[in-house]
Amino acid sequence: RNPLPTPGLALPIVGHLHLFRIEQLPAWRKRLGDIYSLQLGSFPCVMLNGYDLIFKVLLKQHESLLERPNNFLHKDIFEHHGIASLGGEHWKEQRAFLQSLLRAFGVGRNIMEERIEREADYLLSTIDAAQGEPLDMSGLVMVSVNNVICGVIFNKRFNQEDKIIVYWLGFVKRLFQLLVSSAALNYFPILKYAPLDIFHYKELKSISKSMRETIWSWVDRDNRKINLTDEAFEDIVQAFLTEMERKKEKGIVNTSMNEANLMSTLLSLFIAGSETIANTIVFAVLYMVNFPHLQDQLFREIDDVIGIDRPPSILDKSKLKFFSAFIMETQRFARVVPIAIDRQATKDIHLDDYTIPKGSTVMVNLDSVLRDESAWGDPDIFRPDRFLDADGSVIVKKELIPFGIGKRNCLGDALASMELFLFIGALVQKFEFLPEKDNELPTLVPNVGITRVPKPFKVRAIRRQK
Ligand code: HEM
Repeated sequence: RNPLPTPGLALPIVGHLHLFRIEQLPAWRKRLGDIYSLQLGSFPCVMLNGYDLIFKVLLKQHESLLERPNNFLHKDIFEHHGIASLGGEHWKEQRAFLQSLLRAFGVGRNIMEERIEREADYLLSTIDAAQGEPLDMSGLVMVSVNNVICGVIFNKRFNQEDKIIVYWLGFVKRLFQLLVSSAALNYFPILKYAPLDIFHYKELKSISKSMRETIWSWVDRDNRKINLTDEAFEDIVQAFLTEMERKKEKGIVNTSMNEANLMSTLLSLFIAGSETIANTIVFAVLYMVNFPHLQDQLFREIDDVIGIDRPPSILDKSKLKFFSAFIMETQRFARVVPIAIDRQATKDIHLDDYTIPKGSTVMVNLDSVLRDESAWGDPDIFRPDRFLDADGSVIVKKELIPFGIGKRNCLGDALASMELFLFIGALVQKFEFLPEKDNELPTLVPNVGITRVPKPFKVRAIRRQK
């Protein structure tokens, strides 16, 4: 087999870190092909691009890619615990438990849908209160999606002006900023000892500690009554604590169902499941403002199928074809998570021409699929109708992988899809979104970090009349 190509000379200590930029990755793929290796500080990494290769590696070599690298995020923020950081059998246990629980929340009496609809309704009233004056929606949307995740986890919600939620979202925002600006901590663990905390190690640790303390106060362990015979649950904490007690009762010790994993799992759900959704909803508004003919078409379809008197329900989805295509295109075009969460190869992985060496950090470039010319033809044009056939039916394209692919893909994909459908549907139905000033459109170019975030912009939300 051949040695993996590299993007250039690896410098002592930093390796290729001085060359590494997200914007640089399409050019590297063109020059080096779908797979290449990189030395990022002390971490040997392999980057995977393109649907075929990503599919082949993640699906066929899943068992060799269950672990996370021992970097700052997993070691210091998640403390090697919880759904996003565990590997092996303990990850499988957490994943199966959470997956079946989330599924149960969405069947029968769909408590997930009820919660999202309630939150969407609150969101509409706060937007309405601005009476068409220019408004930056990102903060309001963030509170709403945070409430959905709080509901799923603790069966709790907060008002927009609640001090605790303002304080909490301040932590989340700062954490995301620092995870980008201090990304070097992932590759050079020694930097945590840098003088004057210039890499913000202590600040990050202190934010993570405060987030853990806040989460623990919301868990409210002492006031939770556990009944081992309960089978139906309204929130994750209750189900998790009950399962912990059951395992204890049965004397099972080799289990991930313990407090350390509960805490880190909840932290991961907040980190993975709020910013991502909020950014996608705000991108949808940005695209509606930029492409008013599409916004009209969305409203006309919703008006025809549902009218404006009752909110959209998940049962309407199959009839709202253009709207479904719009959401797909929003996720493709926005590419909110450019690179999936890094894995670590626990064995040599042999491919036709190359080997991914055991111990490498494997990086999965989702951007390379969502923007692949060979899959989409014109990937840089926002065009929802690429997901519709000549009869107007929705086309499912295998390359639409905003949630990753394989058994360790996004845990919250179904919840996320429901949130996007219900929140964006409610917004389209009730308001027409206009730019802050006529003829001055907000930029489509986002800020790029761990996630893509729309640059701040304001809209006028004009209530649609009956
Ligand atoms: C539009 C919204 C979202 C997007 C684009 C998104 C995207 C992703 C991606 C790309 C991954 C990495 C997959 C991989 O490595 O192959 C991921 C992982 C994950 N996501 Fe999401 N996500 C979203 C919403 C959510 C929500 C709402 C939740 C919470 C329920 C969530 C929870 C998670 C968790 C826990 C993981 C780690 C899974 C594991 O390690 O097994 N995500 N997500």
